[in-house]
Amino acid sequence: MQRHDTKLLEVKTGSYGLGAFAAEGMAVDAFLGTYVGHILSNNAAESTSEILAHNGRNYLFEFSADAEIFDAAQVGNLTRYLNHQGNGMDNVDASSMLVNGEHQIGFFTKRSVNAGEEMFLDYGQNYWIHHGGKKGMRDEDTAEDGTSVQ
Ligand SMILES: C[S@@+](CC[C@H](N)C(=O)[O-])C[C@H]1O[C@@H](n2cnc3c(N)ncnc32)[C@H](O)[C@@H]1O
Repeated sequence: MQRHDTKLLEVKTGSYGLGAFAAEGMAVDAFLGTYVGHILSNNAAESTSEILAHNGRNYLFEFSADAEIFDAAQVGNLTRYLNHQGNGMDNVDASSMLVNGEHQIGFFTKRSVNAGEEMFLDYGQNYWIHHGGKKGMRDEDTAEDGTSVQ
C-alpha cells in the first residue's frame, strides 16, 4: 500500500451495471487499490444517499473501525466499481491500515483470481434488507469483518 503497487483492474459492463474485472491473474492477498473519495459527515452521507437512491448508483463506503464515510461519486478510482456478492462468493476483502500516518482502506484479493474474472466485495449482511441496495450504510449494516460498502 505504501508503494501503491496495485494490480490492474478494468471497468466494463458487469453483473450489476458497471463492474471491476481483473485485467491480469492475481494471487491471494494481491493489492487492488485504496478507496478514494470525499469524506462525508453522517448528515451529508444521509442526504447524499437519498439523492443516490433515485439514480441507483451509490459510491458511499463506510468502514466502521474508522467511522468515516467516503463518497467516491465525484472522485475515485476503479475500486468504486466493485459490485456486491454475498454468501462467501466475494473475492475481495477490505482492510483498514495506517499508511504514512493516515488511515487508508485497501482492497485485497481473498483468493487467487484469473484474468477476466469480475471482482466482488461483500457490502455487508444487512445492506440489501434495510436499504434495497440504494441507500447509504450505517454501522449496523457492517459485515462481520467490519466492512460496509455500497
Ligand atoms: C459501488 S457501486 C458499484 C458499481 C456500479 N455497478 C456502477 O455501475 O457504477 C454500487 C451500486 O452497484 C449496484 N450493485 C452492486 N452490486 C449489486 C448487486 N449484487 N445487486 C444489485 N445491484 C448491485 C447497486 O446499484 C449499488 O448501489
